[in-house]
Amino acid sequence: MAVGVLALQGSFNEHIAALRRLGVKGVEIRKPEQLQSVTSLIIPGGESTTMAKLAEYHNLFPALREFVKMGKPVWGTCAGLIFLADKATGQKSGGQELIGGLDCTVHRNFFGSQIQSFEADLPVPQIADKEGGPPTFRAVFIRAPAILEVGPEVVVLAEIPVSSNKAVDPNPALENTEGSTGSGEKVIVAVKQGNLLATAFHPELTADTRWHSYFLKMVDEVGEGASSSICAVGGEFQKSRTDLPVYQ
Ligand SMILES: NC(=O)CC[C@H](N)C(=O)O
Repeated sequence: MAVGVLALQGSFNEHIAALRRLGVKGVEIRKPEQLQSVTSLIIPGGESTTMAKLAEYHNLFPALREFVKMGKPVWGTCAGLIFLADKATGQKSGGQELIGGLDCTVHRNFFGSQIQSFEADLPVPQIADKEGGPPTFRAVFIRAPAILEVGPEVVVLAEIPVSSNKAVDPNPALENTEGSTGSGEKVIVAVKQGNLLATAFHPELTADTRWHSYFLKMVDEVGEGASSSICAVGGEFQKSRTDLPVYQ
């Protein structure tokens, strides 16, 4: 079984390429009926208001909400995180529709405008435990949201320090490893709640595939894993490495 990638707008090609690097087929989803052919879904980053308008135009919201309600694994990255949140602040006037299901409140542009985009070495202890590799992940934040509040079922997978004026420490792993002084304030940037995974940053833009393989393990745990497609496209994946728009 392949992994669906919502392909209305944003970085869906990059997610499909990242899945391919793991030997898994990503299927573009644009219409409600296409959701029936997949058992898991990635909602990419992009611009959530635009994505919501397109989802509305294609009448996707009821099918997406049903998909989440059925407990199928869904991973939202950046705008995808906003889509999955039960509540969003900092929306454009008139608001925007959300899928919901993830018991949290997000701020849509917590870190500021496009030019305040940044990269950071994010401590990811649970991911490193499960996937191996270094204890940090090079995370790309593009006009990124952050999670302000989470409900009791939500497991926090990554947090990032912010100063009082919200300037972000670009290298949080290097400073104050224990008992951080400074402002001491942190915001949540990656969470898991049951079969929902959400990251405020863009793992599809880096060569490190640990978040993708973490999600694929969630898919496998639910039952109909993506592992069968690993065999199906494994050969092709080796050949197409050069098409990756990744940051190293
Ligand atoms: N890189 C992103 O997906 C940015 C999301 C953006 N903040 C929004 O509101 O949609």
